[in-house]
Amino acid sequence: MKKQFTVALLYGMCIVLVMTLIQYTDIENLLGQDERTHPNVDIHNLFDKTIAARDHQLPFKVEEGLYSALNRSLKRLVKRPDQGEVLTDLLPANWSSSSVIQPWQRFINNIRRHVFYSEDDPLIDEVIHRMKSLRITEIIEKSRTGTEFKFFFTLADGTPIIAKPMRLMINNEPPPNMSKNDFYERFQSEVAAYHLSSATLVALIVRPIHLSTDGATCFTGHCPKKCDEEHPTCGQPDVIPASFALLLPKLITNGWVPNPTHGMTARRSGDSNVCDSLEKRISRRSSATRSYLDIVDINVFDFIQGNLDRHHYGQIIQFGNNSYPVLFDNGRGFARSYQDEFDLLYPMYKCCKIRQSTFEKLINVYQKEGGLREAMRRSLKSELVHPLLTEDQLFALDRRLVKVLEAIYGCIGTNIEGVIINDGY
Ligand SMILES: Nc1ncnc2c1ncn2[C@@H]1O[C@H](COP(=O)(O)OP(=O)(O)OP(=O)(O)O)[C@@H](O)[C@H]1O
Ligand SMILES: [Mn+2]
Repeated sequence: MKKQFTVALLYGMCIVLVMTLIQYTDIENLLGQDERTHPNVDIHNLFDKTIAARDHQLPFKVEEGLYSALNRSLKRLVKRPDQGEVLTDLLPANWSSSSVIQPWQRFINNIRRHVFYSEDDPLIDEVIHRMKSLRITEIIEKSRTGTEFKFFFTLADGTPIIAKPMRLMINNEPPPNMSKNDFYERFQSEVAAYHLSSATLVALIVRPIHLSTDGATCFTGHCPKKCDEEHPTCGQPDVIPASFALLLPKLITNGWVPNPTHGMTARRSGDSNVCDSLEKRISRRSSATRSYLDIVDINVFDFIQGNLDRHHYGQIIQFGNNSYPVLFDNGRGFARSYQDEFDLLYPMYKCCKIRQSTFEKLINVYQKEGGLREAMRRSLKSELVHPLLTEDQLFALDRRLVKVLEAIYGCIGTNIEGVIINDGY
């Protein structure tokens, strides 16, 4: 189902909602300070234990085959599109009231058709620095959008934030028989997915922070699932880490990703025309020629983070569907470190196509000293909550990366050009 929404409108609606944050919490206390101070808690106690896992490496022959495929495909010259235009009306009118343009507004104004943001842009650091340090001037419980607890925060410079609080211990993973619909949202997954995207693909700006509950231990709220008194959100003992995501302007939400666990493709498994029908289905949804490879990108990203919950992906509404996917809601990733959701790779291994730039990124991170695991560990150091991922989760990243690369190797054979596609993106 394809539906449209306006974040601006949502935002407006939520301001009207009474802040019903709850019986036993004095969140008002957070509003009074000039700068947020971060309580000095030892978040190590969020872990019960870690289990050692083994290293993962491709067989030599596979490595060699992949490197040579990459070198050969890099020789093919395809003109990359330029960054694409910026749009003056990306910032909704009610988001641009003040005369001083704040960094978060500049960030949104700089979004281009083909480049969401550049990782080396100092503006990113500035927006994130402010997310970590500025006073929160408004807190609204954001009910009935999505299923679980989340808040709208406004920071002193007007930065609009979606925050998800920690619900479970970081090493509390869903058991094998639990449906993904019953998983709790994982604030650390939102944050880790952002870091993973810097190592591989694209996601949103997300940061963890601490919400002080000022002596109170729990709060409840209103949302379709797990916010009532039977499912309170509790501090450890009185501090609750949360993820912060910058609220984005209007997004198209594309309500279908070919994931067999969500239907559609599962029924067609084993069908030799599966690939054709998959491509047709995708192009019926979107006229953009890039969309098939975008979906493979999303699936690879979700496979590596172990996220079965990708039911929508966004696109900036003004750019239409000739633009990159924006992946909001990574809250149910980094779930079962002991399991790999191979179904997620279905479109990739059935149709044997992957974007060249993605393949290149995967190989690059595989070749790094310490692999993806250490790249993530280094990246996560900039966060306020440590550690955000268990050793098991970190090791699972390399194991899955190796599986993706093995699947690509299995596809290539002699058909490098048919598998590693350079569409310029
Ligand atoms: N950073 C963002 N900017 C703009 N809109 C967002 C952002 N994050 C989430 N949204 C919107 O808010 C909705 C709810 O957020 P999210 O999907 O994270 O909640 P959820 O509780 O995990 O929902 P679900 O149970 O459907 O997975 C999203 O479907 C999307 O429309
Ligand atoms: Mn979700």
